[in-house]
Amino acid sequence: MEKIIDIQHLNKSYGTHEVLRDINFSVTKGEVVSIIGSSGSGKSTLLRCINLLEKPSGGQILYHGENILDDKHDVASYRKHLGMVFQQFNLFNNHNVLNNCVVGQIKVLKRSKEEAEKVAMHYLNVVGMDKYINAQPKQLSGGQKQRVAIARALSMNPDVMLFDEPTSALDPEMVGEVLKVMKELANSGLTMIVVTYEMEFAKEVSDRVIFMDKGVIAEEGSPERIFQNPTQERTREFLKRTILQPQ
Ligand SMILES: Nc1ncnc2c1ncn2[C@@H]1O[C@H](COP(=O)(O)OP(=O)(O)OP(=O)(O)O)[C@@H](O)[C@H]1O
Repeated sequence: MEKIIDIQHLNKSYGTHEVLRDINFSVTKGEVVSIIGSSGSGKSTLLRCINLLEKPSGGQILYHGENILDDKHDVASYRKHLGMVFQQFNLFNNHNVLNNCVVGQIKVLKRSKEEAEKVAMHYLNVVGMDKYINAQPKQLSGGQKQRVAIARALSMNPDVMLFDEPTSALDPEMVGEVLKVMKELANSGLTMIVVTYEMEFAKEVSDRVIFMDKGVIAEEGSPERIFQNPTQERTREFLKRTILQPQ
């Protein structure tokens, strides 16, 4: 299987604080990888390094075999292939739902307004928000905002979707509607990297689970193995804590 993203020996430090150390993993087409681990273990920093919101301090990120950290590599063209969904939605508050999903397509992908609207409508339908195209973000619930944010990212037809704790800022009753959409996307064959505290989601939906601890990948494997038979004591402790006391 072709690796879409292949991370090799990635490091990230802030001053003398080493936040990521020798991270190695890859993602193949259609794979869903969940990244779990305690607060401060480096999960968000890893996602932010993958889409270059943070500059890695060392190592390589190969995208279809090419190191995008090479000086000669065009960062903007690489980032076009990645969709990102944040904890805090980050919708444009001065645009209605439809425009939120259209502006990036016109600006970055140079699509016509007509084409962009067609694509946006398709994905708003996928996330069940097509009836709200004229609504302003402030009129929406958190779950609805997050579904629009997912449609906006999908409208750019990314190769890989990165989700950074997409349900952590939601009221509990809205978590399910967002996870349902993410589950459908996973089943449709979308390639996804998901940082999450939703252990049920990680267990049921992922093809692979990565457990991070203090800036390193402590353990990696199928959800069955990680959840039923973790080999590391720190994985066991984390799962015990998280499953008994969701964070
Ligand atoms: N911009 C920054 N400057 C300095 N230190 C940072 C910065 N961003 C993150 N860190 C530090 O890096 C470490 C990892 O943070 P990160 O947010 O990646 O962890 P996380 O596993 O995603 O945590 P959480 O689950 O709470 O979101 C933490 O110690 C944090 O304080």
